[in-house]
Amino acid sequence: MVRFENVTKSYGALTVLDQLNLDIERNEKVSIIGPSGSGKTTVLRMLMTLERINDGVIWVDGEPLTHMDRNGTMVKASERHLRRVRGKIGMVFQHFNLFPHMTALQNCIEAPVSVLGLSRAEAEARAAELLDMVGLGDKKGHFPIQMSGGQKQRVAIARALAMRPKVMLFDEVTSALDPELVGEVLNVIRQLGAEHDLTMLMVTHQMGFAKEFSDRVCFFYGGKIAEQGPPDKLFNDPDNDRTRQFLSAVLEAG
Ligand SMILES: Nc1ncnc2c1ncn2[C@@H]1O[C@H](COP(=O)(O)OP(=O)(O)OP(=O)(O)O)[C@@H](O)[C@H]1O
Repeated sequence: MVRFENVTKSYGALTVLDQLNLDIERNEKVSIIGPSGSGKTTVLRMLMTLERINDGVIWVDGEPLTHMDRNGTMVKASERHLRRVRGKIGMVFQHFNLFPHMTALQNCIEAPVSVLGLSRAEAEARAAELLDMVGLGDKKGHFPIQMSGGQKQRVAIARALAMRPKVMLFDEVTSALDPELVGEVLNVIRQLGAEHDLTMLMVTHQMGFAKEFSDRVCFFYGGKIAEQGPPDKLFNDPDNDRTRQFLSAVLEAG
């Protein structure tokens, strides 16, 4: 469903993704863990085509986001093509990114109307259903400022789902939350994983959740996957010294 093929991304002299290869199956749940600066968020940003990669190819649902021309120069796909492919991906950010002047319901209606071309009535019915699903049926008319961080993040999840994505990206979605609000967001993600056909890719610092939820965990180091595997293996019996060091540092801190 998602494939990174020898993807390199640099900022000046800093190589952030270094010939990265990553293949994610349809409906697979993959967590990305690793030290700060190892390129985890960059993977998600490149998938959303928020920026250009320097080399390699990213595929989504069998379609490339970039290709090489006859001279071997990277060509970004047309805006129209990108919009279509990007439509298959929903992303939830650390800081919610809700429109502050819109209610929870309006936040979930806007893009389906303007991008997917749904009628307002259709978009509203779907948004209401999704807000019910994330446990916010009684908060549809609330503005972001009237909601807790956990509630805002659940609206953000509903908003991403309103675009009917095939792939959902979660970028440290609980990092900005008070500890007591983390569980309600993780529960929604759990439910999504269990009840919907979705490929899910998650950058997380929640090792317990990554262990319980993922089919596969990828440990990033220096813009590459240093180690990957089923959570039980990676967390309990890692092969790579760097993985071991990282996990013991995280466990010590947490
Ligand atoms: N727009 C940018 N310009 C220059 N450098 C950038 C830019 N975006 C990211 N970087 C650098 O790329 C590196 C990787 O960033 P990235 O956000 O992917 O790391 P990360 O593994 O997600 O880290 P963290 O866990 O701290 O969020 C970092 O050194 C960061 O400073």
